[in-house]
Amino acid sequence: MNDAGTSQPAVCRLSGISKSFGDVKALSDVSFDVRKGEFLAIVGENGAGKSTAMSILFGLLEPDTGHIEIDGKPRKLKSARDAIDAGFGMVHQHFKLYPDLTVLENVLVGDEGANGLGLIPFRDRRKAFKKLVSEFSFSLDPDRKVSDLPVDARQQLEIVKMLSRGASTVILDEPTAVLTPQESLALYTMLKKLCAQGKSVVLITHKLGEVMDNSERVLVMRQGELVAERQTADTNPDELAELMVGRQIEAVEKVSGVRAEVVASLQDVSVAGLSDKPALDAVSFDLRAGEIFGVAGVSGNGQKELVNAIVGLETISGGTISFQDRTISAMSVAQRRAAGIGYMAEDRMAMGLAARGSVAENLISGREGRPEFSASGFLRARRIRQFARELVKSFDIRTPSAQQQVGNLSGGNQQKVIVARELSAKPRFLVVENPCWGIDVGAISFIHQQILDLAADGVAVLLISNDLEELFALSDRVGVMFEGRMNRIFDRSELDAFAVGAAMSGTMGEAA
Ligand SMILES: Nc1ncnc2c1ncn2[C@@H]1O[C@H](COP(=O)(O)OP(=O)(O)OP(=O)(O)O)[C@@H](O)[C@H]1O
Repeated sequence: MNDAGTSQPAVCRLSGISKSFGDVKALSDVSFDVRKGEFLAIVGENGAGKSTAMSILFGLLEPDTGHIEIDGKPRKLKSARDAIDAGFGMVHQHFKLYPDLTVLENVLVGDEGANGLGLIPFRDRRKAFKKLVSEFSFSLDPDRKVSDLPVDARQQLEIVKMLSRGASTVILDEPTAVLTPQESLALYTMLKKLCAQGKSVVLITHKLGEVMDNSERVLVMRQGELVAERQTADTNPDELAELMVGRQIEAVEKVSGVRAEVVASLQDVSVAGLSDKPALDAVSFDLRAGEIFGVAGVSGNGQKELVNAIVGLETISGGTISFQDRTISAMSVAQRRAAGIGYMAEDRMAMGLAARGSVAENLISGREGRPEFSASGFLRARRIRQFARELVKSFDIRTPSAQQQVGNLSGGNQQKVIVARELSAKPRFLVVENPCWGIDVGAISFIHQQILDLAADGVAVLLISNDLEELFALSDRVGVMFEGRMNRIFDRSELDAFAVGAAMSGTMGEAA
């Protein structure tokens, strides 16, 4: 636990900040400060206003009322450039890097004209870069192309980029979503080093264990308001969860009910890669009715290709995929969906949702031609509205109405729309990618229970997740992907975070 900073002066203070989007009050009279050298965590249920508050602090949104003081002086932050000049840096959930540029070039973007003549002093910048990298024991080659970097190195690069612009307050939004346990530990060690140097860290996360292990103060937001402040040492995950969602959260209980019937089977399935090496390399496993088969792996090790091959978005270069004793390798996506394969996509904006469509439209999408939703070529508007209202209620989707554009919902609530749609379609085989990405603790336990109930009904579930806790809570077996291969398959009784983490990084792997 890092205890520095609690009695330190404020580096910035937000006072009476309110922000509305139309009828939605995203922030109501929110006031808090960030102190020098502290590790501050901000938690809250989905739609609580965390991202809105951070966007205001980072100059991306202007508040309707209230003001910001930096080092004791009022300051208007009208753009990210203003915020960077004021000493803020932000690592977003989705990295903002240029994949075709090198590591050093990415650091220098935005640095143009540094000497007033439009010229960048490359040699000085390279030297400064190397100094920062060695200070934090990062392994970043300045001349490597970003597209060739593994995900933890990309995150290190985002951090170096911020620090090289002089950031003294570092904001991170769900930074460990894509990291292995070992990489998360390394990240937090580094962040605590920043605090020890007098910089401030502001962390938004739904992972309460990480809040407990690393922060020294926690702010809890609910429905646009700041509802509690705790010293981390004086609280616990149960109290935080209850403060966030207003009720106690029960952990789900897994009861294995794997049946004999094989629902889906992959035999030596391969997908060609960009180089000579296949992106998916001869992967084989069976999935039985009632089984939840978890897939772990650092992003980019073949999980995407595995999912795409099963749901029909990618042509396989070898092997066979069968579903209920039929070979489906040549079927279209629509044929596979109609046959009973459900898919909960990770990339909600690109694959999972039509951002400009309403909540109701998104909830029935893919099923709009079914008799319950259309008759004689016309949509049955009242039925659709009723169906949408029921799902909004049962999945606790926080939206002013089912007619709201999905793109305006908070990230977690968008995810709930996908979950509601796919679970209500009653598939025989469900492929799920990171179902709880960005979802609050209350909704996580609800979604986990839904997945367990689906399996108890005999549905086979393939669960691809970056969250080991989630995989361990739900899976009957966990397969680890590394460089396109299923590196090792763990039975539920063998699951251990460090052993799985090691298999994810290619060490200790055994052939399945
Ligand atoms: N551009 C927008 N238009 C309309 N409503 C918005 C917009 N941006 C945010 N909101 C609404 O403001 C509220 C706060 O959203 P915000 O994204 O700040 O929540 P959050 O705490 O970050 O949630 P999550 O944990 O789900 O990311 C939500 O009700 C959201 O739907």
